[in-house]
Amino acid sequence: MNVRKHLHVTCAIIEHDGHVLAAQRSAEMSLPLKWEFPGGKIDPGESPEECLRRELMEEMAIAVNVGKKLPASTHQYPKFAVTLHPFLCSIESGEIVLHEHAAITWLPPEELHTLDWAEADLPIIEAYLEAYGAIAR
Ligand SMILES: Nc1nc2c([nH]c(=O)n2[C@@H]2O[C@H](COP(=O)(O)OP(=O)(O)OP(=O)(O)O)[C@@H](O)[C@H]2O)c(=O)[nH]1
Repeated sequence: MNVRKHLHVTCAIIEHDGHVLAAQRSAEMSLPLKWEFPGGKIDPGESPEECLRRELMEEMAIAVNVGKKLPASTHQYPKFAVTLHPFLCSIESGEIVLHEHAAITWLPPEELHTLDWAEADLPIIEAYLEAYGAIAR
């Protein structure tokens, strides 16, 4: 039996003015200083959309509109597996205040690959660029 940890995590691809938000994990978090899409673990009884809205409020003090779902992606890290559930999002209200992340940056889609991403995010970036990269600009 595989008793290793398997997390289900939502993540927000937040678009604004042709740019996409990337967030850098802090030195104290797991996968320190890697870049990711903000979000987090889905709580029991919570929908992925509810999870995203809760996490974005907790992590960045913004309310987001949760839009289209992209295909989920599963990745096995050495110590745990994660299934990422990505959604296109936009900011509904609020100014970003970082409560957990070390930094954020807004990048045009074609420059997303220049960051040092958490490995689980790479297929998501690829799928996003394929589906939306051209029209996001
Ligand atoms: N939010 C988010 N998490 C991601 C992404 N990619 C990725 O591998 N993850 C992993 O999925 C998990 C997300 O859970 P979380 O955001 O609630 O993690 P956390 O800060 O509580 O982590 P920790 O308690 O393990 O340090 C982390 O282990 C994180 O490394 C991503 O794009 N966004």
